[in-house]
Amino acid sequence: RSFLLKPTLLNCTTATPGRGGSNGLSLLQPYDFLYYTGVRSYFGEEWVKAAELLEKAIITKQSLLRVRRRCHDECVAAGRDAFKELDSEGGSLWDLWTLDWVQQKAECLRFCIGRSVTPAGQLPVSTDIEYEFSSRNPYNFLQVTYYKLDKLQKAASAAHTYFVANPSHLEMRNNIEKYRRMDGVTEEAFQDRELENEKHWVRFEGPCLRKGEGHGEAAGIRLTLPRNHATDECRVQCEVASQRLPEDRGVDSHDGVFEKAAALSLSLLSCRQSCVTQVATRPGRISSQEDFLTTQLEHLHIAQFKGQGLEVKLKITQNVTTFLSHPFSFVLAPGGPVLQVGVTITMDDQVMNGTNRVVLDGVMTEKECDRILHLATAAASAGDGYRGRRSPHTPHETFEGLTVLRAVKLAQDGMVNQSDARLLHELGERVRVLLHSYFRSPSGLFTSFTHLVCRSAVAGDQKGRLDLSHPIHVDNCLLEPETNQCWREPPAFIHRDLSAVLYLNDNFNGGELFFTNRNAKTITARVKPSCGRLVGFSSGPVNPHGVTAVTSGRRCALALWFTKEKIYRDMVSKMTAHGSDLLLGSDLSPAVTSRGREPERI
Ligand SMILES: O=C(O)CCC(=O)C(=O)O
Ligand SMILES: [Fe+2]
Repeated sequence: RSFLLKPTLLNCTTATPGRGGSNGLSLLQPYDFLYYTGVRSYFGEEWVKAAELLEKAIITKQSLLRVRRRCHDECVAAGRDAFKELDSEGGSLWDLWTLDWVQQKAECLRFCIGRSVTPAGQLPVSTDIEYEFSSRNPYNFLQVTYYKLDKLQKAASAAHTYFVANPSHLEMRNNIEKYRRMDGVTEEAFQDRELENEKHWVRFEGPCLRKGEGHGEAAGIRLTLPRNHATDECRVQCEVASQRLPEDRGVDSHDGVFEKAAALSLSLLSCRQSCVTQVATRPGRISSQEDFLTTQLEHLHIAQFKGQGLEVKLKITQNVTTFLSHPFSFVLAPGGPVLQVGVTITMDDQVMNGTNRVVLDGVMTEKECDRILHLATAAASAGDGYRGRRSPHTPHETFEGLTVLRAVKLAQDGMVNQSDARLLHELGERVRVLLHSYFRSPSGLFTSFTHLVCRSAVAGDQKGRLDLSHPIHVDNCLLEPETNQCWREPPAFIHRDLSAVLYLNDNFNGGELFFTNRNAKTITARVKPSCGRLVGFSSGPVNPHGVTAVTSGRRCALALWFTKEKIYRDMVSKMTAHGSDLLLGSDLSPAVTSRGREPERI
């Protein structure tokens, strides 16, 4: 039977040509690349170019979302006729016709998107870039850029837009106050440039009635259509955006087509589900959990009322379940064995007046600390500055961050030592094993994120500092000290279960880690960093913590977060867990063996 080979493009002839058609000049470029080059120009102090590229990156990202939406709508019907062929009796044909439908739809989307977006622009962007945009960091760069160009109105507007999503950013708050006092800056500047994308919040404030539809009794009940629209939009993006292939998601390579299809559809489902919480979270704010649930239940009620059937009911139940499926309880039983020679327990729950806290010493040798410190320096100087920015928390410190993945990439490019990049990863494993054993964590423990972070005091300007290097926070929820609540929702990293910080040096002033009570006021324990000292603690609301100001020198530490949920483990763990060791080079790789593996620690 040849139906699988049927040319599928024919199904797309109803689709209208995309903006720009096939004219290569106006195809959308990859917005991550535009952003990256914009940031390079920024650090090269080429302000005109930086402004142009950063603005273009923002517009391109928005256009890409629009193209995807349009193509989704145009291709909704593609391949539908394959369904007519489904033979419910002879089940064996079902798979093939479904495949035909999937294939036709995919072809339609590919064709449609290809008319407006360059091939590179269609590739998925990294989570780093996603994070940059979701935290509105492009506006952070634009603010400075426009200031340098003396375009104060635009600078103020960028500052305001950034601040909406980063309300605790002290530096931006100060800037905005300065802009307000400047000549040539009018009130119009202080409008959120991303408002269009957050409309569901604005419209949410007022009641929204749907008239002449369904039962008259439904009128008067607050229907949250805008928010549903936003969720729908988010889900469409999940479907049309390039999903990572199942292999990338850690499915064993010997899995067959059905396992791969299942993994892909799971990844799609989890993306779609994440839309519920994403849409329910104001940019940089704490949304109302109760309000969210009420709304969902209200919907269930209305849907039932209108007899829309089981499907809607299931969908809503699914949403509510997702929302509640991150319970705080990650039951730990501290006091388990610490099996690494040379490692000692320095502080436990009792000494630290808290729950699920530990300080271990001797986790790294002096030499290892030096190597990682060197790696941080090399990465910062090899870096394009992309990561180097003022501390997100205080104007009195600068902040450099390096992820394992980026360290590996830099090593592959010969910018840093490959064995040092590998050590970074190995340290993560060492910490994971130690803490898994000490906390007797009942489930598996997976590395979710590893971040080498250095905070440096800005020269001068340190007298009488009252601010913190890292404000008091909880790692996996948004702390609201006034109410003693901790909201387990984005932008907090809700899947983090266990936190760890491995310190590398002590030649700086300040920079002490401290824990507080749940009220985020009373300090209950302090930890002074030093090489090889590891602090581990559960990431939830029993452990609010912060870092005191670093008033001189540079404080470097390896921050690690672990999760009990396998699907949230990081890319590097996924790659290495399957023996492919793609990122860190396999043991057979000459590049690694020629230099030799590090000797085992004794
Ligand atoms: O560096 C430290 O001591 C703590 C950092 C921290 O709490 C964090 O990054 O979440
Ligand atoms: Fe933290």
